[in-house]
Amino acid sequence: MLATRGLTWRIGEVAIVDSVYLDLAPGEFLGVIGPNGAGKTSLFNLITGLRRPTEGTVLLDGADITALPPHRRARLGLGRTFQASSVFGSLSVRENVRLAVQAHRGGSMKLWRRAAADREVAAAADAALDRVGLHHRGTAPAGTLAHGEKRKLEIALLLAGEPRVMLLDEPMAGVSAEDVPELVSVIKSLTGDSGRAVLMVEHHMDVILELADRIAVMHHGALLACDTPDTVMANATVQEAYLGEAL
Ligand SMILES: Nc1ncnc2c1ncn2[C@@H]1O[C@H](COP(=O)(O)OP(=O)(O)OP(=O)(O)O)[C@@H](O)[C@H]1O
Repeated sequence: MLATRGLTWRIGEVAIVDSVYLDLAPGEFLGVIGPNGAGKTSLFNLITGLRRPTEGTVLLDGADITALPPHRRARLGLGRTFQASSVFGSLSVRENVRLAVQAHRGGSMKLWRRAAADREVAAAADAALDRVGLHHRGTAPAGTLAHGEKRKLEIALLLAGEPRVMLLDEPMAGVSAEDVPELVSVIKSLTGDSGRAVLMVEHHMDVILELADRIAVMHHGALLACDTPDTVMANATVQEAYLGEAL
């Protein structure tokens, strides 16, 4: 579904992302771990098109999308969690999701079409809110949400774009320990029967181990290992790379 081939991003002589080969199958959940500065976010930036690689390619369904800008990749089904800055704090939670659905679907100027489209947009927004368990907070101004709820809203905004491949960058960041299990179950439901694939960077190892089918380990920009959780955790090179370093 999604693949990278020799993906490399250099700044001067330094390879921030160093010849990464990844394959993500439909319905698969791939966790990406690595110490601070390993290149995880940079890898996401290359996959979503925020940065152009120095070498290598990104493939979606076998097609080379390396030269496409982020919005074209999004149209093809590659979605990434919005950063908090893309949430309009003074608008309600529901309005934020409606705007995201509208932006994804585009609008019709014909009045009779617009009324029907508005109903469809509202229904899609409500479905996304339901999906992440935020329906009851629909009328709250987005700026008043707690951290865990904000992360859920970011996922709802992402779902509004109907992505086939979702990239989640540290979805547990800032979430209090008691809110983690619920957010984990929301994220778990994202793959399920839909065939949607997820690529997730996360520092919480317990979360990665619960969700991931496979784990990719990055270190100094390169992929140290990419395998099932058990195999990765037993990998001597991985253990060595982390000696004295927090994941
Ligand atoms: N635009 C840039 N210019 C210079 N260096 C950069 C740039 N972007 C990233 N880097 C460097 O590249 C390395 C990898 O950064 P990146 O943010 O991808 O790592 P990460 O694995 O996501 O780290 P973290 O876990 O802390 O989020 C870091 O050393 C960072 O300082």
